[in-house]
Amino acid sequence: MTPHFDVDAVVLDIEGTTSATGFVVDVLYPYSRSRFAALLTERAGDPEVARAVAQVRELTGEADADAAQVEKTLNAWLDEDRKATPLKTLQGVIWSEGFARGDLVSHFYEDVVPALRAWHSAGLRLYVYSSGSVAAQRAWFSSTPEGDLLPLVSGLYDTENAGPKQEPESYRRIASATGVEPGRLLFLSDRPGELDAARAAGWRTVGIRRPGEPYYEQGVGDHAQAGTFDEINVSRSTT
Ligand SMILES: CSCCC(=O)C(=O)COP(=O)(O)O
Ligand SMILES: [Mg+2]
Repeated sequence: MTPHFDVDAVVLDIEGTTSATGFVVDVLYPYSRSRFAALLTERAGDPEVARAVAQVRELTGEADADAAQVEKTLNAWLDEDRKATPLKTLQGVIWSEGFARGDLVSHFYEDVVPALRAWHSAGLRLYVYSSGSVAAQRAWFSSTPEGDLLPLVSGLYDTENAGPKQEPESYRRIASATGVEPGRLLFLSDRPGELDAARAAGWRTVGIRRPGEPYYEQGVGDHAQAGTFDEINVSRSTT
């Protein structure tokens, strides 16, 4: 069990925290990989696609990269699991359509949904901060094996609207957007660099360590830690 946290809101990382990295890598990544070419050629004029392609060209320095070159870059980033914002934007477009079509259903560890419901019922606000785009997060929480969980969530943050997950400034931005005092926000993540950044911004932190997840062996440094959400002792005082 963690120490007790008296906070107003819990902010959730997804991959490795609420949900299995294996599911993301084995199910979602191939789903996006096989659809990048069609997206880049048939929908190049969609504003979201065009903006992401421009970001890929800027990041790679290949100002004239055609659709095939951009696809190659996206696949290389997928191979190295690089959380590049334009990759996440394009994946979000593809995944949200896949969830809407019923091709995809999200994954949550079995301890997560009961805890989210209990925390929400206890008056805690729930937010998401993930490298997955806001569109992907919305689809992820809407299409779960336990139905639509989006009504539990008060706001969604990604690397586009908040910034990189290992920079304290991103957590300051989220605190300001939610209107919650930094010390009343509890961040749950599997990655020590993210936990360090949140703490540097004045947030409370719990590192989630699930056996089999990529960061399990590395540990979470001196952050409080939990193996499941049942072990997180959190509430919101009303006085
Ligand atoms: C629904 S988000 C899909 C997962 C993903 O692509 C991702 O990058 C998640 O990273 P996180 O910051 O949640 O560890
Ligand atoms: Mg994570």
